Amino acid sequence: MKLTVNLKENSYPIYIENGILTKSGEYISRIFNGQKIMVISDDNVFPLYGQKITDSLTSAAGHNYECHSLVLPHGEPTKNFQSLPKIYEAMLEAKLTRSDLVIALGGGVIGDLAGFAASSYLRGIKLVQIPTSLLAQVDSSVGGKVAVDLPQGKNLVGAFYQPKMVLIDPEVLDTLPDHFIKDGMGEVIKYGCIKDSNLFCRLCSHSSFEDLKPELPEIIARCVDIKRIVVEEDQFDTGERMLLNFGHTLAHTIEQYYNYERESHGEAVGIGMYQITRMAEEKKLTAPGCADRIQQALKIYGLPSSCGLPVSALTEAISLDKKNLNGHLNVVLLKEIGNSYVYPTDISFFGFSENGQENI
Ligand SMILES: NC(=O)c1ccc[n+]([C@@H]2O[C@H](COP(=O)([O-])OP(=O)(O)OC[C@H]3O[C@@H](n4cnc5c(N)ncnc54)[C@H](O)[C@@H]3O)[C@@H](O)[C@H]2O)c1
Ligand SMILES: O=C(O)C(=O)C[C@@H](O)[C@H](O)[C@H](O)COP(=O)(O)O
Ligand SMILES: [Zn+2]
Repeated sequence: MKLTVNLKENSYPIYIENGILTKSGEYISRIFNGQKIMVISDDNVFPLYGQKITDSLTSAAGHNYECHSLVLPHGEPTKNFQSLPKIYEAMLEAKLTRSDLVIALGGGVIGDLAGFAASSYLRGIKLVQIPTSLLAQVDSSVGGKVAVDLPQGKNLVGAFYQPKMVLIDPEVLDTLPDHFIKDGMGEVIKYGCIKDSNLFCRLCSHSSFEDLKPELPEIIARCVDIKRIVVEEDQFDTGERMLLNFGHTLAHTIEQYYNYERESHGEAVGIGMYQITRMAEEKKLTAPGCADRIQQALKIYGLPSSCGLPVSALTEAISLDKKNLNGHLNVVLLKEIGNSYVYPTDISFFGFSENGQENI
């Protein structure tokens, strides 16, 4: 299946196909006529799929690609400012020029980090995303947000930098540990909440991920298509795109609070979606019953809906939310499941000024 993200000169194709990894050379050769390719990956993913990709690249007909690789430690702490010099050094050592290409092979951590390195090295060299986690396949590989975390907050240094192509191979999810399948399901549930009540109901009609698994390629395609439509309308996150941030104001504060080592992104998004919807229902800004339905969906896919944190501990991180413009905080709320909106408010939305101690 092929989808195209239409962004004028920044347009690109997304291919979703079982086994596409072994054909990556053929696909990439359609858009890349340069010489050098650097595959950036992590130490879980590269041993599983690195060779397949490099074999496919080096045997691409009519090209004589020179392949380099850089393998980084896995996990969120790698999506850090300190990883960048290592990447730039490897790029310099390989003598990558502006006519060369970076492939981000991995989950969202590698996609965001390698993507940011590609956006900044020589003021930008070509990027192809080959996402290998469910989260990266449904979300992070599409739309061009690339970034690293700072101790003060998530994704605080980054860019909008669209890839030239995205290759999604659902088969690689067979090796993805359960914990990270759950993480991806957090973002899948998000798409149902913000844009597609049928998708949400479909997710709730299953009893576990195993039950949903046969439908996964279709679900991935639906999520990617929702993201494509939103990004085409608002590439630079000034309005409509904020909807993709549903649950993220609290999610990012939770991740930062625990130094990116406790709640993973998908878990934190699940907590964030449930908790903000609960707060919005109390304020009559969301139809009653939505928070319960979100909690039920999270439970089916093994995701938590709370982590016990006092919200009062989070004011600083919330103020660094990228939807906070000129001191006016925008939060994303649901009118009902499948229908979301941006609500301009301020930090008192989270209740700590009146109630003192709200736990999430
Ligand atoms: N740019 C965006 O639009 C966007 C969207 C959503 C999330 N994100 C970011 O994505 C990151 C989370 O991504 P993630 O959940 O993919 O985490 P991740 O990249 O850490 O991957 C999760 C784990 O799975 C392993 N892994 C990945 N694919 C595998 C496979 N096929 N087989 C075996 N192991 C595999 C990785 O090595 C890692 O240990 C966060 O930093 C989040 O902020 C970005
Ligand atoms: O693509 C977007 O836009 C999103 O908000 C998708 C989110 O799932 C993702 O976590 C994103 O990285 C958050 O962006 P940020 O601008 O809040 O850092
Ligand atoms: Zn996210």
